[in-house]
Amino acid sequence: MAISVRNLSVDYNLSHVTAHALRDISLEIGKGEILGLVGESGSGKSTVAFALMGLLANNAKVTSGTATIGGRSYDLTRRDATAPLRGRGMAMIFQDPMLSLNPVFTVGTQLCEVLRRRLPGGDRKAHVAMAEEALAKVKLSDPKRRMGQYPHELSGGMRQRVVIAMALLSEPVLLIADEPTTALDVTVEAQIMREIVSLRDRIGCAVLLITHSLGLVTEYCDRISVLYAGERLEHGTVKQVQQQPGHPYTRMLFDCEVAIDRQRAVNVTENRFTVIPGELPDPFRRPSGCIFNGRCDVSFDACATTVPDEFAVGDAADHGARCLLLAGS
Ligand SMILES: Nc1ncnc2c1ncn2[C@@H]1O[C@H](COP(=O)(O)OP(=O)(O)OP(=O)(O)O)[C@@H](O)[C@H]1O
Repeated sequence: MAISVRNLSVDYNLSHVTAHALRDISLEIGKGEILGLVGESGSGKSTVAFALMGLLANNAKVTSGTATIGGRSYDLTRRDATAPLRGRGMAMIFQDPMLSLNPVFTVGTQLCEVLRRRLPGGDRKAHVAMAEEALAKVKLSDPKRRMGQYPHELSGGMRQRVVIAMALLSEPVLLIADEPTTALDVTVEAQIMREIVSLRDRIGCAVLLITHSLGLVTEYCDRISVLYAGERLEHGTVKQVQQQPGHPYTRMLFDCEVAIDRQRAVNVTENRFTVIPGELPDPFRRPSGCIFNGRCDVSFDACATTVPDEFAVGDAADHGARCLLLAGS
């Protein structure tokens, strides 16, 4: 595995209470694989990304967790454990490209800075040529002119391409893309996703794609991990999880996606989208038993009292879900 994360737990401390945002999350991503991390808003997806990058808010505390990245182990409870990897071993694409770009420097300066850090002592002219080539690879028109432009002179899709070019030049072992297309329209979304896939193909990095969209996951990802209220409820290959969801939550998420697609197909414009009834549990107090118990359509008495272990789904060793219905199956 290029990347593995073990038992990641994160709390956010507020004045009198503690929100448990992640509990014992584990993830694995093979070299050249794209893992889709899905879950409702507030399930903890971005917290996973920020914990890995060492970019958590000041009121956050990693209470447990280790990551193995490119063969080295990092203790994530130490705040700056992965800092040496930022921009080299790890790169991140945010929903808002301006979080990665500096408004006061030209595109060219920012791309060359990535190369200066990765290849210190390199020749400036060679760096400029490599930066232009990277812009061409991510299909930004007129790379020479773009090099002299400032981020505000580019559209949202073009800025995201510049960020992907920066990631390409930093040759990361792990690329984290947190909702990279949410702010873009559907045509640009497909183009940006293709550039991320092509970056993966070029440098063979592992990709963690954080998204609300199961459509993106089924189209572009190899594996999927399903988060709910800070717990991983299911993981497997996209095919395994789509064909045989082991957790009722995953099944209900896929049912919603199908219903939404159907409504789009018949042009339903008003907000009648199918959603899973109920809400995420209170992050300050974990309910007893299965975390999904309150919203599950097939729960039974034991679900209210027993926290399920992870069980294998079917015969596949790499497909697991935390549901009591799988116990003894
Ligand atoms: N700085 C913070 N202080 C307190 N609570 C926080 C903080 N940041 C996040 N949280 C809480 O942690 C939980 C997980 O948030 P996170 O942003 O990781 O979820 P998410 O799945 O990425 O959501 P979204 O899809 O909306 O971005 C939520 O309950 C959120 O309110």
